[in-house]
Amino acid sequence: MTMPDASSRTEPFLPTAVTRLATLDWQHIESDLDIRGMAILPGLLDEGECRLLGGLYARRELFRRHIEMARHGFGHGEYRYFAYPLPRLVAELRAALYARLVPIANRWNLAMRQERRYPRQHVDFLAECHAAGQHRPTPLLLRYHAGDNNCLHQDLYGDLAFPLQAVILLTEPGQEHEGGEFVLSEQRPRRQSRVEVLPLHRGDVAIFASHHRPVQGTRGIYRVKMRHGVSQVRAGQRLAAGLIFHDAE
Ligand SMILES: O=C(O)CCC(=O)C(=O)O
Ligand SMILES: [Fe+2]
Repeated sequence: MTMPDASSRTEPFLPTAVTRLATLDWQHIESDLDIRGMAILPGLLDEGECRLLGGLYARRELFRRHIEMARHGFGHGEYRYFAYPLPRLVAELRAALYARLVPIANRWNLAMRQERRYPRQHVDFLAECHAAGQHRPTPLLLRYHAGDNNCLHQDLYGDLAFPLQAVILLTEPGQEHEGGEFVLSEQRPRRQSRVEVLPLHRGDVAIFASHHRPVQGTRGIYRVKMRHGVSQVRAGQRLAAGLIFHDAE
């Protein structure tokens, strides 16, 4: 008997999450990203897909690295970076989301007077990352228990960075965990920081600015610095999957 590998176990659920992307109102998502630097895709994954993806955490062979956040001063909790080849659900969602977001990323870079333009297909962007010495996969699963939190941060792993990233909440607030809200902070030049708490449910995907984003001011476009994190989990276990589009050095 042969054991099913990660890809065959995730495959039955694959068409649903990726196909659902095509049914979303991308004009609305784009305007949320432009105005607020974030957008929520409600219920992109169903409960079974969330359990399946969260269940991969126990399979050490799927990961290249395990991080205890407290050891690095990142907060409390743990996460694991997937190894290549990624489970198929993760790989296909990463590529499909990238293809939707790339026009926004290129428009943002133009507005911020950043020279870099991103290719249409994720595979070509990964080739650019790899040629620049950023070879290691960055998609990850995060696990938090009561008392854990994730300090405000950015996920930059080299010179090449995509300006948007995604996180999928895999457990239901109020049922599987209490607290543990996903937060975004926005640091405007010479102003105080603004924060936003994202009211996510299990299966929701949040897309957010990973580094800087352009903001229309009265005297033109300026650049704000974004950070994200997770407030303290008060009870239960919170699981999330992060989809970062650039690879790491
Ligand atoms: O656990 C979360 O919701 C945040 C995860 C995170 O920092 C990331 O995906 O980059
Ligand atoms: Fe992060």
